[in-house]
Amino acid sequence: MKRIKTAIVGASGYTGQELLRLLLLHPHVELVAATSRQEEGRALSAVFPRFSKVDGADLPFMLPDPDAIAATGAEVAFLALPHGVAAEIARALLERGLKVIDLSADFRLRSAATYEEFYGHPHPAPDLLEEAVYGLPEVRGEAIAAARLVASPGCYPTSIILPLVPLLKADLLEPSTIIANSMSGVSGAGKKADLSLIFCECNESARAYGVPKHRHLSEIEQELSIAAGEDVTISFIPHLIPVNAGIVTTTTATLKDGASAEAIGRVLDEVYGAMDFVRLLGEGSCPDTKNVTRTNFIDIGWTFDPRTNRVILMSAEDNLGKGAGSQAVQSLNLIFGLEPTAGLQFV
Ligand SMILES: NC(=O)C1=CN([C@@H]2O[C@H](COP(=O)(O)OP(=O)(O)OC[C@H]3O[C@@H](n4cnc5c(N)ncnc54)[C@H](OP(=O)(O)O)[C@@H]3O)[C@@H](O)[C@H]2O)C=CC1
Ligand SMILES: CC(=O)N[C@@H](CCC(=O)OP(=O)(O)O)C(=O)O
Repeated sequence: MKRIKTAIVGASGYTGQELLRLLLLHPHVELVAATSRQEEGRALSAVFPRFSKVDGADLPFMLPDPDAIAATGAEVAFLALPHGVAAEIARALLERGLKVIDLSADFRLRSAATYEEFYGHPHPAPDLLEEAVYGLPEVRGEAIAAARLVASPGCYPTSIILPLVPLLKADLLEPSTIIANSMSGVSGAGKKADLSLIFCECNESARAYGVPKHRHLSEIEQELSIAAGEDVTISFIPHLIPVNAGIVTTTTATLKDGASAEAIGRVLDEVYGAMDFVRLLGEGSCPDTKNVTRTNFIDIGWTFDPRTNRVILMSAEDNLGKGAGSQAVQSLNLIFGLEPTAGLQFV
């Protein structure tokens, strides 16, 4: 089978490095371009010795120049760039005939005004928002398969939206009562120098941050509103915990009048039971990040508290995996009609 010529733009960062790990080993991919301004000219394996003796890892990093990327013959590019930067490169690559799977937040929102409200600057490419597809394969598989531009979801939103969507669609929860508490490993913040993220500031400690209006609320509320068929506003409280990678989220919501708690497990099972990367742990089971790090799985557990009439949903994923890199590879598999698990079967 012909291999798909693929580029990673921003391949030296944390999600870029995870994409390198996945795509160097993907059976249907030929990695033809990997960009980094700081590492230009150095082989992937020299910068990341983890990849020594892996086929293709002698590829040198190149500059993120759209003409040079297109000249490699790349058919598709993953963008692992800061938001704001990604939109401009996405446009240039689309104009050169590539498909784009963007890991940044630039194309996740339908409304340019909401982007400006949450990201603090005008949207850099509002004309492209309409065609971009929010890249949650379990929810939008068909649209992703037909897309030219995929907006891969944020790490926290993946862990919050996936457990809730089937239950909101089935009208089991009171949307206005949703509260999501998440804990994330430090790699979620990317590979930038930031005093608050250095070892002595994070290790042996944990803290909430980004309250009450973390920027991920914008895409979470957008997607939950679509599922519920009404405007949904929730509380979201992210926490930083001293691990490299992994997110665990606990979401609570009141069961709607007349809905049965028994339906929670049944609906989740109907929607996700046959899906490759959602593992339903069963009622009362609490997912653990150690079972999902470095995988594309999201593990989901749930329970119901009759004293409060609240449903408790628990999920665990790797922020760099299902929350970023491997979820984006799921979209690649859909776009190119590959088997859904190609290049993603590892635990
Ligand atoms: N970390 C995570 O868990 C998740 C991150 N994301 C999103 O994915 C994107 C990448 O995140 P992450 O890997 O953490 O970020 P990093 O900061 O770790 O890496 C950023 C990458 O982009 C390159 N880059 C930075 N600035 C520019 C620029 N102006 N022009 C061209 N290239 C640039 C960097 O290389 P160089 O400077 O050498 O060019 C580097 O390769 C972000 O939008 C992030 O929000 C999404 C889900 C989860
Ligand atoms: C721990 C940590 O700092 N996490 C990041 C979220 C990472 C992410 O998914 O960001 P994008 O939406 O930009 O893709 C944060 O809270 O800003």
